[in-house]
Amino acid sequence: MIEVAELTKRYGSTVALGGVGFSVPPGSVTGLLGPNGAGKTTIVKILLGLVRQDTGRALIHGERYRDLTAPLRTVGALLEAGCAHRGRTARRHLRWLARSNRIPLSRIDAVLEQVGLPDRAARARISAFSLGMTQRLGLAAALLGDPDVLVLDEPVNGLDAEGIIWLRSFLRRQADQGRTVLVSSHLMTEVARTADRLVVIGGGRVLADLPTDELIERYARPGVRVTARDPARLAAVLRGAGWEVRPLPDGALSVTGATAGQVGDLAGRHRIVLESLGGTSGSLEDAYLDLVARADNPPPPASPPSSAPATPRPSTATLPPSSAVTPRKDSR
Ligand SMILES: Nc1ncnc2c1ncn2[C@@H]1O[C@H](COP(=O)(O)OP(=O)(O)OP(=O)(O)O)[C@@H](O)[C@H]1O
Repeated sequence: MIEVAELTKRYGSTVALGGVGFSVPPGSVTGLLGPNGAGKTTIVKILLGLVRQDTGRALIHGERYRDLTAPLRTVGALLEAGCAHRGRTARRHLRWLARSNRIPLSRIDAVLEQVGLPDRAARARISAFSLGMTQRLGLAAALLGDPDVLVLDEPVNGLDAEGIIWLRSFLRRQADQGRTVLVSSHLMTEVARTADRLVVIGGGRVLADLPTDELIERYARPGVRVTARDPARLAAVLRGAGWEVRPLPDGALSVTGATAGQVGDLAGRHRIVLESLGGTSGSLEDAYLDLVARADNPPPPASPPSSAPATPRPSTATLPPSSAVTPRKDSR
């Protein structure tokens, strides 16, 4: 069991954590999700006693990491890849870890097998390892003490497609065996494939803490994906009509809560040429982007972020009287 409560941390004038709290129960995978700089690594490092918080608690089985009598047997941690001495072989690295933590050497073969590192690779120097193999070695080291808590910071980084699929079933297995698993990531779609629960953080605050399915249902809203010859003008017209518009990386616009007919009608009246237009069901990525966008425009303190559905931005613009488009009042 992991418990984090009222955690704050400043680095100079940067507020890395502004009062974060969540818990991770045994037998489940919890995804700690947030964009770069959201505070994920800071939380993980505080949990592992590598960084000291300003205020608040970060406990593993009710204790601070530094008070655990057998840390490696209690918590397996993966921080950034490449923590091991690059001149050693994987096997020597694991032997050194086992010896210094009084873990039976027989565990080495067990963990190498668990993470799928073949004996040939285990006898090679770590400097020759790909990033994916280094990640597997990091996981082997985390499992060495057979801990019942796993804290993994961005374990997907550096893994190829096969490695990612392997990691998903690996994490699932760990949770099914009763372990408490916390996995940080900035990749919503990836972590949501495995995690039972998602804690989304942004700007050092918890934006949502919900079972994965519930988070999608609550925050992913259907809308329209549209491309136009003049997307900037279309975006301005749609926003003027009260819709929430977000430019997508491929140049398309995402219009939350609208129907394709409404967008087409409005574009036609403004003589804006559309290149494609279609409805979208609410996606996980939308839910994530919506939550993170809310971190930049925080709601008033009275509305708790984890329980309130996204509120549409009120429009100050008025529509021409002939318009058939109704500015969205609510998404549901
Ligand atoms: N040692 C440090 N000194 C100064 N600022 C720091 C330090 N470590 C983190 N920060 C700042 O604290 C904030 C949170 O950083 P953190 O690394 O925890 O975020 P993150 O969610 O893990 O992002 P990333 O995936 O990019 O590491 C960021 O603004 C970061 O620049």
